[in-house]
Amino acid sequence: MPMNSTTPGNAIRELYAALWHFAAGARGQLLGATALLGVSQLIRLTLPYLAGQAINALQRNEFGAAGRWIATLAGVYIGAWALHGPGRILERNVGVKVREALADRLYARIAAAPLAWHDSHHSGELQHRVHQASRALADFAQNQFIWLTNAVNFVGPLVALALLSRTSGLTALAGYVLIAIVIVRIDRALMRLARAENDADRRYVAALLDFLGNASTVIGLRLQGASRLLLRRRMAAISLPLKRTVVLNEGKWFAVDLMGLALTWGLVVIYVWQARTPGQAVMLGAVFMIYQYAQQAAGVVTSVAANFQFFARMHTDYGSAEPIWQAPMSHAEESPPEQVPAHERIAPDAAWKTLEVDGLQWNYAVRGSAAAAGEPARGGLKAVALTLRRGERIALVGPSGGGKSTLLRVLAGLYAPHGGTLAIDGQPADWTQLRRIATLIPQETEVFEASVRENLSFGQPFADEALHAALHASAFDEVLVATHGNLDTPVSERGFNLSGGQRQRLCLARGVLAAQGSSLLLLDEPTSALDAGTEARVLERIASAFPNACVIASIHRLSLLDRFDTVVLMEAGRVLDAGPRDAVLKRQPLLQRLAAPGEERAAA
Ligand SMILES: Nc1ncnc2c1ncn2[C@@H]1O[C@H](COP(=O)(O)OP(=O)(O)OP(=O)(O)O)[C@@H](O)[C@H]1O
Repeated sequence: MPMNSTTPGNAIRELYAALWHFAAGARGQLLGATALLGVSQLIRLTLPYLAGQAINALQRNEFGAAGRWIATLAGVYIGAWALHGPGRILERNVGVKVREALADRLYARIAAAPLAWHDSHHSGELQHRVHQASRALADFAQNQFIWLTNAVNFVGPLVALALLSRTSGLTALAGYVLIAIVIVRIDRALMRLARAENDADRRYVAALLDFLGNASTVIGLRLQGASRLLLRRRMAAISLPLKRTVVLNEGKWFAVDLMGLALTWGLVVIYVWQARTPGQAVMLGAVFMIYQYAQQAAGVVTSVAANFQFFARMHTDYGSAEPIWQAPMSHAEESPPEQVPAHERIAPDAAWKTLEVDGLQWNYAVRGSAAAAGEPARGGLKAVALTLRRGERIALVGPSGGGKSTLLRVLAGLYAPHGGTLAIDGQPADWTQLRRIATLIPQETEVFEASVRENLSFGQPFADEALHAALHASAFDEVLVATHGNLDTPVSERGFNLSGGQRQRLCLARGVLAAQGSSLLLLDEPTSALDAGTEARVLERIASAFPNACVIASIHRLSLLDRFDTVVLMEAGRVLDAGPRDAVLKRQPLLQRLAAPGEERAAA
């Protein structure tokens, strides 16, 4: 539901279109709520009239008639509430439904976006956008009664006043138009400030998330003061538009209050002026009615001023999701959650024998000041050629920054290459096919605050045997035995209650489980935090868990090379050489240097 509004009319249309779209499944409730609230508001319009009649009857000493007017008034009041209450309950249900639907759709869009898109979007900012947009639409959905009240209260008093006196009706109409112009003008400026405030707010949230999520780095490196200063600067950036908003807002309220007051008294004075007959008293009930309707009119002015601002804010906040809607589309994200497979489908036991990559090119997007200065992209892959065979064990080695992780991401189908060809068993193939056969177990050890079981399965129903097999492959079973833990042992946020190596083994187990059925297994420094003995054991176990797959592991500990059939040496985004370990070692001084005692870790 992208937005492109520049006028209040468009903004209103966009929000209602979004509300209708995301209320699918609750549209009956939405219509029901609108009907109940609308009727309730309409019958409330008669209250000043009924009160006026009761007062007039009292003034004329007609107590029986006065009693009947008062009883009708009480009945109408209670009847209005009897409609309003259920209407509000329905509309709040719609609000919840809309929030669920929008949050789900936005997350689906984010999760389906290519990895390269994620590289340029901070997770904290995206989190803020999802939260802000879904909350804004839910607020809009569950506050429909305000707009209905305003609409009815706008038209109602106008009609009533026009019936009582045409001049009063026209004066009220002219007053409304003038006030609406002032409000819309000021609110446009307020919305520009709100957008600036939202942007600054997201920058703050992103930094806060970075610091809180990396508390051990912040505290360990004594960066508390520095991080606090940075947060204060980002908070100050929020205050800047906020301060301007406050001043503008006060100006707006002064204008609105003044105009509302003038309208109320103006209407009463005009009526009394017109209705006066020398020597005769003006009927109190009629003045009361005029005053009530005039006050309602003034009330609408205040309410419209407040709620238009609220509305415009919701529209701006809903618009926060714009960059997410701009993310490249995928089919999975359009499907309802229950129809989306928990894991992207792998083609188990795909029949390929060889994969040939030729002339592979990939460039990272140039961003920020480098882009402004017209600098070319650094990193990436240049004319990579590689042949992968089923059942082969390949070690990917080379100095840091050489392009190993990038190549693994392309082979996993996570980056769509900018050039080059792929052939499967000699037949030209599309790079997207890799997604169905390959699984990349990433370098990052991302542990979630959940049990061991949930960290592995993400709540999907895996048999315990499958979980235990994955834990065995990564040697995390040894950790559970040593700590008397089991599948239901809780793990703290980011795995703070685990050592670095234990975290890595837990993540590796998750990867092994997710990779079931893959015929191309890609491991990005899977064992870098393990001791040499455990590392060798884990690599051995993983290889035997995927006997028919081609396994490629990027490694820095070159003493492990004799466990692989093939060594691929990379530097500066190119494949320098590939072949059996001894042959490459003989040909490549770079590999000799990297493999020299004392050099292994330096290369990492
Ligand atoms: N998301 C990214 N955006 C921009 N440039 C990137 C990104 N990821 C990597 N690079 C750049 O691409 C080059 C290759 O990085 P890559 O991570 O593939 O190297 P690597 O061989 O895996 O290194 P290491 O052994 O240190 O993990 C580096 O110059 C790096 O700065």
